Amino acid sequence: MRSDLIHHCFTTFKDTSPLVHNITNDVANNTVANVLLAAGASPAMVHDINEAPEFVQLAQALAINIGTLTHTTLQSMLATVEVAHTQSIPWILDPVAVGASSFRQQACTELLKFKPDVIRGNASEILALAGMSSRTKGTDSGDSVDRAKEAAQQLTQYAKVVVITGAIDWATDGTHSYSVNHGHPMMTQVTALGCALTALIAGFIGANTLKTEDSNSNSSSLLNAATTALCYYGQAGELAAQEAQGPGSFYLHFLDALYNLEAQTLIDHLRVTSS
Ligand SMILES: Nc1ncnc2c1ncn2[C@@H]1O[C@H](COP(=O)(O)OP(=O)(O)O)[C@@H](O)[C@H]1O
Ligand SMILES: Cc1ncsc1CCOP(=O)(O)O
Ligand SMILES: [Mg+2]
Repeated sequence: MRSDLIHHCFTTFKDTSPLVHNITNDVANNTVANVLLAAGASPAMVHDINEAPEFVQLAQALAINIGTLTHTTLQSMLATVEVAHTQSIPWILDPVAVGASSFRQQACTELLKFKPDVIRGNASEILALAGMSSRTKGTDSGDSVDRAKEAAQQLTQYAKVVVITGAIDWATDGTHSYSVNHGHPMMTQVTALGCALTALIAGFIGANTLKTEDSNSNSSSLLNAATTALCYYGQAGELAAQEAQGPGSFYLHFLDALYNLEAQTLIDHLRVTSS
């Protein structure tokens, strides 16, 4: 991906400071909010069916995460994504541990009917969501990103862009794809950093996509925005790992790195390839 496009997506995100509506899980709520704030966005956690479908209309993007799904939250998610879909408010699905139970699988089948703009999951989640066998370890992945690429391609029938994260992240719109070689293994040792990345991608797509009828230009804007978020997040992980002594201090340094990372630093250190 061209570095000038990454620069543009990054500065547009910072200038917009998008409001991101999250219906996320009990483990992730605080971390997601802290990551969005450190990056320069505004988080809101609004879960109840009595207000979420109304609240989403104020937001630039919606992030849906099934990590601690309940019957009640699922009803709220479905009502809220219906509004987002109808009003072209970009939304992203994080299918946490979808391979672990039929409840999660059926919930995702219902959610996918409202056509997420982006799906972001680890390799096992992307495989399971596409109905392929996976070595899911609950919320963690037991599969390689490469093994999940065909599944991601298949899922582009439901979402305009599909992102697989892992050692080297991969984002595709079904036609164009990018590999992002950033990040650090320590990112798997702090819970909810995948969930927080999903919310950050929501912020990037909310800030960088126009409400347009042109679905081709829309999917390339979504792919560019999602890929820029991956580069930013991964580089922040690398910077934090240079300072950290373990997972606790990594988390603090990670928030600081997200807060301090500048556009020129991002551009100078890019490791993203077309693939
Ligand atoms: N082995 C690894 N090396 C470098 N970065 C990684 C590695 N595994 C995961 N990451 C990064 O950690 C973040 C969360 O991804 P992941 O662990 O796949 O999500 P989840 O927490 O949902 O399973 C992403 O930014 C990803 O690039
Ligand atoms: C541990 C756990 N259990 C249910 S949701 C959750 C958090 C998962 O976070 P992530 O997918 O970002 O690692
Ligand atoms: Mg996850």
